[in-house]
Amino acid sequence: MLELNHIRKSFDGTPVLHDISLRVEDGEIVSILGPSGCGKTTLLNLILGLTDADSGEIRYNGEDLTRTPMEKRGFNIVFQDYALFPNLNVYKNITYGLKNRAHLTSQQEVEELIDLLGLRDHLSKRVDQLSGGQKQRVALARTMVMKPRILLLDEPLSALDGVIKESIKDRIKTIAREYHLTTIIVTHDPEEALTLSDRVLIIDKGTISQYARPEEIVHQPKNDFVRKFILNQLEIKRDNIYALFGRPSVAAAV
Ligand SMILES: Nc1ncnc2c1ncn2[C@@H]1O[C@H](COP(=O)(O)OP(=O)(O)OP(=O)(O)O)[C@@H](O)[C@H]1O
Repeated sequence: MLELNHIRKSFDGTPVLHDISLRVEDGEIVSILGPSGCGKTTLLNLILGLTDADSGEIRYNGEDLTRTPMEKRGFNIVFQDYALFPNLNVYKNITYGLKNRAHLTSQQEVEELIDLLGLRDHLSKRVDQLSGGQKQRVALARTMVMKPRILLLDEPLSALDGVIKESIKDRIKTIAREYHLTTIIVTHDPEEALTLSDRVLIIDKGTISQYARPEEIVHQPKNDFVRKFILNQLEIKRDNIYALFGRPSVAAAV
């Protein structure tokens, strides 16, 4: 279990995160959701170890990691821009991290990941020959071969469109389930968060507005911010579709 206790963070004297406490169970998918500038990336970086908290505590399975450097935490992140190596082919990108740490993952496990992420036909391609969705899958595979104890994803779907987005969503869910891997995802899209996660952490100006299962957020929004920012956005999307195509008839909906 990952535990954050009373985390506070300021930049240049301006508080960005105020007293954040939460628990993430092993194998859970948790989305961090909120508007631009609310502190999502800062929170992700704190968990990763890229940024230090001003105060508070981060624990994983009881071990205090608050002052543990990033490389010793065993967490791993897929950045928004994928950060792949343009001069290496797909296979070399995936296995790059194993160069000096081959013991981490067997050849068979690498092959399983390649198949799980549907990359078998692309292994000899250069990164610039790939679509956005393919790049995202390579970035996921490359991170997974390092056997992270927690997988962190920064806006993994924001650069992808419709069908590809759904397929990457499914792959993320499959990976989390198959590997029983705790997965923490930053997003600003309520639909993404509600459909992808076991629990959603809604942040408003550096504080937790609600941390709950998607159904609870939809049926029992805790406050006006959740109602207005999160649920309103979904209603606007739905109403835009209805305005364009009309409401589905009751018969069609059944
Ligand atoms: N290194 C930094 N130095 C100074 N201020 C920072 C730094 N990193 C973030 N901030 C500020 O902290 C606040 C939260 O930033 P953060 O990137 O965590 O927000 P976010 O919710 O991820 O936003 P977005 O969705 O736009 O990426 C912002 O006001 C930002 O300007």
